[in-house]
This record gives sequence, C-alpha cells and structure tokens, in this order.
Amino acid sequence: MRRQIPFLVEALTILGLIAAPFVLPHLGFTPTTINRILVWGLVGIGFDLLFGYTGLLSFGQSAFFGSGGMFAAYLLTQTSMQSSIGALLIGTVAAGVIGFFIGLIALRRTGIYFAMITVAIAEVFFFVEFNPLSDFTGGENGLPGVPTPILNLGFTIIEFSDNLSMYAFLAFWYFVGLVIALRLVRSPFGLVLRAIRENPLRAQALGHNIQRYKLAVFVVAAMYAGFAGGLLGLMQGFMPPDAFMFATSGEIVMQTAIGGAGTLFGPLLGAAVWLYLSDFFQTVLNLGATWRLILGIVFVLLVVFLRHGLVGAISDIYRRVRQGKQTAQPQSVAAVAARKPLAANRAKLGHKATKSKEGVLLAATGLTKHYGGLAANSDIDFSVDHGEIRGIIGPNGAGKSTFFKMLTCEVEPTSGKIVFDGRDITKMGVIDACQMGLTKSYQINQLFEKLTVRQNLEIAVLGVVRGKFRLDMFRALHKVRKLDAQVEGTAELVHLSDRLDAAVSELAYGEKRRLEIGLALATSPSLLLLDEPLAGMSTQERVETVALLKAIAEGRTLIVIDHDMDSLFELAGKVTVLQEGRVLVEGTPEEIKNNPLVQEAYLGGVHEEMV
Ligand SMILES: Nc1ncnc2c1ncn2[C@@H]1O[C@H](COP(=O)(O)OP(=O)(O)OP(=O)(O)O)[C@@H](O)[C@H]1O
Repeated sequence: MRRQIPFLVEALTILGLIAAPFVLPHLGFTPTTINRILVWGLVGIGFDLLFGYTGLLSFGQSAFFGSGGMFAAYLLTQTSMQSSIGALLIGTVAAGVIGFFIGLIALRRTGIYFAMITVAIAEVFFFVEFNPLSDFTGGENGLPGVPTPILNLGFTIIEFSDNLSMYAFLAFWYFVGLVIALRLVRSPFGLVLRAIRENPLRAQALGHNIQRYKLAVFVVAAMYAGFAGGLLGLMQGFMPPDAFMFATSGEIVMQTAIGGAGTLFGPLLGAAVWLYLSDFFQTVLNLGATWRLILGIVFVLLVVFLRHGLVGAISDIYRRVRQGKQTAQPQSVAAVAARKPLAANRAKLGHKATKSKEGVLLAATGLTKHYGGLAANSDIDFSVDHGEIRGIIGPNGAGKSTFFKMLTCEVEPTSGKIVFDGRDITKMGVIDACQMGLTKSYQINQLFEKLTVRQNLEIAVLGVVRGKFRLDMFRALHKVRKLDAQVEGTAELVHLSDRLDAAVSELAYGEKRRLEIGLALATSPSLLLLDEPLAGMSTQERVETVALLKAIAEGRTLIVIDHDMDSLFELAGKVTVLQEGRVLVEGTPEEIKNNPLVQEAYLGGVHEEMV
C-alpha cells in the first residue's frame, strides 16, 4: 500500500488559506470575491460529496443554501438571538432537517428523474420564499441588517468587520468543513458512497443499504449548503433572496464541473475561476449582459477539454507520472496456476464454515418466475446441503440465471418458497440475503471499475463487518477490525495480492473475473453462487480459474452454473440440469453424462463435449 504523509492535505490547505488573501489580489481578485469563493467552496464541498462521490446530481442545493441562510439571518435580525455561531448552527440543522424530508422523496428515483425532482424542489422553495413566507424572508427585499459576527474570548472581543478579518472567519469555517469532508471520504462510509457511484446494484448485492447511505449524504450536503448560506448573510450583512434562485444551484454544479468533481477542492477552484471571470467580464471588460454568454462559452470549453476539471487534470498528470514509474504487470498464468492459496489465509477469511454443519442449507419449493407470458422458471424443487458443491447446467435460455436471481433475492418469485438456513427468504431483498450469508458472483462482471482492487474488496468486506448501514463518517478505514486481514486473505485466494493497488480498469479480463469471484468470497458467504465463472475466458484462463475454484470449494457450500461441462463435472458432487425453466434431471456427474434425456436436451449443442 502506498504510504501517505499524515495530514499533508490539511497542512497544505492551511498554507494555501493563509497565503490566498495576500497573493490573490495581485492576480486581480477583489477582497469580496476572495471571501465569496470560500462561501461557494463550502457549499461545493457538500455538493461534491453528493455528486462527485456518490453520483447524485442535484440541482436543489439552492433550496438548502437559502433555507439555512434565511433561518440564521431571521434569528439574528428578528429575534433576540445574538450568537452568530448559534444562528449558523441552527440554520445548518434546519437545512439538514429539510434535506432529510426532501431526500426521502427525491431519492425514490435515480438518474435524470432524481435530478428533475431536485430542479422542481428548487423552484418550489423559490416560490415559497417569495410568496407565502415573505413575512419571514423579506420576499424580494431579503433580510437586511444581519450583524457582523463577533467572537467573545473573555479577555477580548474579536469583531469580523473588515474584509481581512471576515476572510479569516470564513477561512476557518471552510477549513473545518474541509476537514470533516476529508474524514468522511476516508471513512468506511465514504468508501460505500463511491461504491454507490460506481455500481449501485453491486453495492446493494454486497449487503449495503444504499438508499440509507444516499439519504445520509443528501442530508450532509444540505447541511453544508445551509451553513454556507448562513455565512453568506453574515459576510454581506444581508441575506439576499437570490440565494434561493435556481441559478444558484446551476452555478454550484458548473463550478464543481470546472474545478473537478470527486476532489473536494474542485468546487473551490471552480468558484475561483467562475467568480474571477464573472467579475472580469463585468467590471473590467464592461461586457454588460453579454458576460453571461462569454462565461457560458468558457464553461463549455473548460468542461469539454478538461473532462475531470482542473483538479482532475492535475491529478491525472500526477497519476500518469506515477504509473510511468511503476511496472506492475498482470501475473503470468503459469505463476498463478502454480500457486496454492495458503490454508492460513482461508482461516483469516473467517468464512462461515459449513463443514461442521449438516443437513439442508437451502431449499426451494415450487419456484416459478413469469416475465409477462414467458415462464423463465416453472415449479422448481431444489435443495442444497451444507458443504455440498452443486453444479447447474442447461442450454441457453433454460432459466439458470433467473433461478440464481431468485435464490439471491434479486428478483421475487411469482410463486414458490425459498428457505435458507432455516429462514423463509422468499420475499427478502438482496441486501438482507447477503447479510445472511448468501451471495453470488455475476455472469457479467459487476465491479467498481474506477476503484482499486483493494477498495473493491474492502467494499465487499465492509458489508459484512459493519452491517447494512452505519454512520461511521469519522472512523478511519484502516481502523475497521479485520478489514485488512480479510481483504488480503481474499486477494491471496484469488491470486490478486500483487494487484491490490491497481485500478480495476487496468486489469486483464482474467484478473477481473477472479476479482468478481473475490468480491463474493470477501463477504464470507455460507452459500456462494457462481454464475458462469468461466464465461468469456481463454483456455489458459480457464485452467487458472478452475484451479482457483477447486481451492475455493474446500469447506464451502457452492452452487456453480457453467457451460464448461468438463470443469463443472470435475468440481461438483451433484449436478442439476435445467431445461425450459424446469428441472430435467439431477444426479452425480457420471449419471448426468450418461442420461439420455440430458443428451437429448443438448443434442446439436454441446453433446459432443459430453460423450
Ligand atoms: N428481465 C427479464 N425480462 C423478460 N424476460 C427475461 C428476463 N430475464 C430473463 N428473461 C427470459 O427468461 C428466459 C431465461 O433466461 P435466463 O437468463 O434465466 O437463462 P439462462 O439459462 O441463464 O441463459 P444463458 O445460459 O444464455 O445465460 C429467457 O427466455 C430470457 O429471455
């Protein structure tokens, strides 16, 4: 693992924040613009957690920015409250509560529908602020007279009245916001957010309740916006009504895109570019209304040519330089095939040993799945004992994958019953099934492509060791008990120890297939389903993976679907043959090979391979 200097980012940020008010004026930034950059940078941190880290594009941040700001400004101007920090915190909590209820509604949808709901929410808030609530918000006049923040230290009172002291006040809160966000993205919670961004379905299948994680980060982003809204009022001495405008949300999105999403610093840099250019076009070049057009064109150019934004471009260059120095190659097939996983590592994995238990582990009765008029599975009775290795074969379209999807609770059966480990799981969801120890590896790889092999395995292990949802935002990832041991044990088992720090997108296909199996294994399942683990592999990769499967099979209960009969017959103690959605026959590999019904089913297909 790459060693990182502790608190390097934090230390560099402090230096940058100290230098900024002295350096930036020489580049043409006005003191007010510098202060505004910090406010926008802070809203942007929350938005980046939501969009850059979790993949949720929201246009509703103006609703929280405005609400938090108005709450704080109202308390300071219309009530006897004098504490600016108290008002800021109350405004933040209010924005968080509003965010919670809006999140409950908006997060029922994903993708473009989620984004459209947030647009509508921003518009509703704008209307409400201007009309029904104008007595509280001042309507189009906003709330003037927000007092300058004061800090009473007992022996002295600091008043943040001039630009530089206000900068210090804002920079302090920006730094606090950044440190919180850095802790969050380095925590197990933060890694699950990235899993949701990369592959929400797989994150769910690995036992994470993604809906609750999304709601939590939505609330966090709302609180950042609310706090920054409060700061805006304090900075200007006036809470402007345009904080609620949809344009505010749009600017946050654009600034993050310019600076680089998923970087935390991107929004700050994006805000600097955006605000500088808008000042420059309006006041220096006197472009009148045309400044928006020019700024729009600049935005398009920046986003088209810097796909990952300014911070993204810098880190891409850094990564390329690092990659140039590293020469890690995929392991050779011979080397992998020659290696046997260590028994010690299997023990480290702590999988729920099934050898000690006896009897039926999973039983399905009358399992049926209809897609409209098509019966993908009909009336299947099936059971697997503890410690058994069961093979499932059947021609294309026989209903094997659908059967697996029902067993892992990805799709609900039309009728029938599934009992796993003594519990009826027929109507259970995939998250709970995984938490119970029932997982599958997919026919088509379902990995977290932009993350490293280590992070992929960590996501899988976290689902087991932390349960389906945990708000451990401030816990360091490496402090999660057994995480490293489980990750390294699994990597050794699937022969990826030397590739732990490689991005998944850099892996060879065979390595990705092994990682796919590794993800399922890392959840320490008591029943592991492998859907065509050999699919799409070259002959050499098959040799390697069959050896791997044999090693995995020891002491586990497995159900394996594959079209490679030789490999499957070598591995399985018993084989179930599906045809046209029904069980055709069940028996030992020898019985299946010689069964005329099976030969008939495969006639013209892989019959030749079987005899
Ligand atoms: N989501 C779906 N909607 C409609 N039909 C579906 C759906 N999923 C599967 N089917 C249909 O159900 C039948 C069984 O498909 P399934 O993928 O389970 O078969 P399979 O045995 O796994 O096939 P293969 O070996 O080609 O992967 C097929 O006719 C398929 O078209």
